[in-house]
Amino acid sequence: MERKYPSLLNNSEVTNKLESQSPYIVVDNPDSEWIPTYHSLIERNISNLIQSELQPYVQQIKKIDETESIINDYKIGSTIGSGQFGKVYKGQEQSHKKRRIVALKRINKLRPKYSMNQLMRQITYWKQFNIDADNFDADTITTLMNVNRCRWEVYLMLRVTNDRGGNSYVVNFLQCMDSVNSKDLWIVSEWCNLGELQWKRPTRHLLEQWESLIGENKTVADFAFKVINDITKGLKFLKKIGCIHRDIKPSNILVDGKNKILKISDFGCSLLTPESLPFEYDPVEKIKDKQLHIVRKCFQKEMNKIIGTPAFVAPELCKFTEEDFKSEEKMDVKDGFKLDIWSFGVTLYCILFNQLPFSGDNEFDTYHLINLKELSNDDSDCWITDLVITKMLKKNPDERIDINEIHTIITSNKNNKPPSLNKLGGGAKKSIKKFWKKISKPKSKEDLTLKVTLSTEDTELSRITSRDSFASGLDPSDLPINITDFIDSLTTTNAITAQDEILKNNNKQENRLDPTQTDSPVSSSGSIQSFEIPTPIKNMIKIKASPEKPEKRDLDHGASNDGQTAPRPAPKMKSSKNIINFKNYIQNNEVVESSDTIDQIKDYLNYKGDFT
Ligand SMILES: Nc1ncnc2c1ncn2[C@@H]1O[C@H](COP(=O)(O)OP(=O)(O)OP(=O)(O)O)[C@@H](O)[C@H]1O
Repeated sequence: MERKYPSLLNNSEVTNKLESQSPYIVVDNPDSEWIPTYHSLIERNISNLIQSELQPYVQQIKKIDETESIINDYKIGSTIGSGQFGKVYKGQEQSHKKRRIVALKRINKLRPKYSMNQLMRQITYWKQFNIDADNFDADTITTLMNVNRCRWEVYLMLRVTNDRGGNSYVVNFLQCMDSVNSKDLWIVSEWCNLGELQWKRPTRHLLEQWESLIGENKTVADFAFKVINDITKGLKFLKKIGCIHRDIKPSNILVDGKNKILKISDFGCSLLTPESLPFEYDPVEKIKDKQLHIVRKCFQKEMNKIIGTPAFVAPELCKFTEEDFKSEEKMDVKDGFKLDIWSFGVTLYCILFNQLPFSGDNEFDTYHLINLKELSNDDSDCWITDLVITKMLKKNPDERIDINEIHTIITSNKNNKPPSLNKLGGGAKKSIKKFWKKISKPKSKEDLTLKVTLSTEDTELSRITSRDSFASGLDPSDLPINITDFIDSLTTTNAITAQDEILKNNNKQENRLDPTQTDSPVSSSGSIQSFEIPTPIKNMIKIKASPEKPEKRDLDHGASNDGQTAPRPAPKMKSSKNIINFKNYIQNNEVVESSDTIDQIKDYLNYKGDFT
């Protein structure tokens, strides 16, 4: 008998049983120990609403022709990228009058795998709602959990595409293809022909991708101006619709060379504010207040989690000092949109300075740097550099500039010109010159503060995902650690990276599909095992330091005076899994004046990981 899988529009009877029948939001269950989480509140209250909103955009998979590389109306072309959960292909819409090119993201419902402990906890959670999951096999539970996660991502893509007329500076969603007898689901979105935003410059010259957007004979500051202009518009829109992205970084910014704009993509970690969620509150004021209180509490807890990519995580998320633990309130992220401003600031810094501003040996070092390292702006009189360093990368989120203020600055008459043309332009050029001189000098002692090693792309590439918060009511400290994460960290040098593929594809004819370039489909053998690692270290391991693009590493420090790349072996990023004694680790680090003890770190992990 053909196997049935949950689908975006049909999560079997589980979703139906979970969703309450009350017209108003159900925030607690007096008969159980269950404490709602942000995602379980959504699952309990608006799962059916989300499914009905998605319905017009989900096409049943009717036609698959593997030899012709066809799915429904799309001819599948080359791979244009690969994410954590699947590959992204170029596709051509056959019935479209212009045979438009789209991006097709293929997601295997069986990925990621979960540990047995995770699966058992999910069953226990379901039992509270009289869902008899004892007979479910591991694959059934895994696919239910994974489809749930995908549904949220697709719903967010739909919201950012349609809400309040949509916006050109976010990647627009077109449709999904899915059915109960398919182990894969497909997300179709507009194609950004120049791929993800590149920022590493092996030579002093502007990258080809940048020149395709702003033309030749321009400066780095000119390109930074383009990025700040476009992404500010995207982030301003996201704020308007109540969407906090939580994973802004160069690889989540796609480049549309046809329309010459940059767009925000990847909403897998994103959240909607309580006000933007379509919950119905009880009209009785007292009950409504209680409901609102719990929704806000769940939202707050979710926002406090370290989600994103270590090198781009804002300081308010990774505090370690005793002071910080004194009050829970102090640890609360008050304004989630400021998290995105920080990550956007790090992204702009990468573009301006060709290096990550905060990059340590491992995540702990990186977090220490994010909290303690002060960036100096002495050398520059470029207003963008100033904006990034003194306003966007302000450690205190209350003092950090917000997106509307950035928008005002860049649209004001004075600054709405590329930096090389306005009166600060000369300064910008001078500062870039100084910058090149500076980075070609040997590393100063100061650079070694907090044992910072050469920055690597690893830190940027490793990402902390929120996927597991979708496992209803599950404790994120018990998240599955997929063995592939570790395989990644032992990475093979001959692995073809997504970046290489993108670069390769960028050179191909944009609208010519070549089915022979299609990669073999993601294996669905399900042979990958999860394994258990003792907590609390596990939480830190989860933020995996996987050098996905080893051969491109260290390019930022490979540029010499004459602008030639000086290849040298890239330093391997240490994994925090080897750090067993945090106290020793931190105390042996001469430069760090830290009173952190392992207990404090445990407290920290308990708090951030929602152990309570
Ligand atoms: N619409 C698109 N146009 C062009 N390239 C795309 C598009 N969507 C995705 N890609 C490419 O595929 C890569 C992976 O896609 P995506 O970010 O959606 O996957 P992901 O699983 O969310 O990745 P990760 O979580 O690892 O960041 C992108 O970094 C980009 O290079």
